[in-house]
Amino acid sequence: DSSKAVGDQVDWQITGIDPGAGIMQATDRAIKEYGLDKWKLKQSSGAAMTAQLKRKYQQKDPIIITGWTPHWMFQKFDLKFLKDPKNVYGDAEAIHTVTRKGFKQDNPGAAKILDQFHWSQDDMGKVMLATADGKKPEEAAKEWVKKNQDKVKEWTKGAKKGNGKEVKIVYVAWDSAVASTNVIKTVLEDMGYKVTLKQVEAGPAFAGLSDGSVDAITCVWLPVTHKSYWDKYKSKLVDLGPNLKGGAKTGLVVPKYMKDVNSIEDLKA
Ligand SMILES: C[SH](C)CC(=O)O
Repeated sequence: DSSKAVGDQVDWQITGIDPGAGIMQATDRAIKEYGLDKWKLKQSSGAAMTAQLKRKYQQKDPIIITGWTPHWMFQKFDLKFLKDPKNVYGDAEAIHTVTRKGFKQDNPGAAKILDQFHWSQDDMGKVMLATADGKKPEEAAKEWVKKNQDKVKEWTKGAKKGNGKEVKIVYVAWDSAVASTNVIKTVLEDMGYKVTLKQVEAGPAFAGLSDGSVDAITCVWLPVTHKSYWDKYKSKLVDLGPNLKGGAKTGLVVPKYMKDVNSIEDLKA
């Protein structure tokens, strides 16, 4: 019943993802800065949030999620970002590749490939969509790598073969991170490196890089989303720069059929 306040329609709940995600910290800030006192941010996971979105969307029911591009949900559902006049979520973000200090010295070949890794929203979207449609992430990655050897050759140009040298890559279960992590794993393995993946929450991912227990990550969102983690650990980290630039954005997202909700300010009770 769209005549009721949007808060009543969604039981004053924003459907979030894993508690350590930067988008969750940003949403806590938004709730404070926009005075959304009645609102609660529900913690879950990337997968649980998209499952809830699908359920609600199929019924054309209202839902407000913590959302971001690149993400396959924008291909599957007709969604819009709520305007953020206080710019709590920041402007365009970039997704960076980061390694632990010393990795370049220990493993120059793998570090060069990670440094040269860069791709577009469209590239990542193809891998994410294949995974969302049921393909295993490693299969979706292998298929993309096979079809895009021209790009992969740019990433591996001038890099030494691995000869079994190990690379430990950490990631968080965000669809965009799963895509980039599995693609770079495939490329490193094709170059003879032994790659182990470790899936953790955002906090432990940065902690693991800073204490040297893992080597690299391809899903650091800067300058806003992961600023708190970057500021805390940057003395032990090396930023290899963006692997995806342009179009990365976070915020509150709703289905376009919620016509009367267009700004975060519209959520105020
Ligand atoms: C892929 S999500 C925007 C990352 C995060 O919120 O920490």
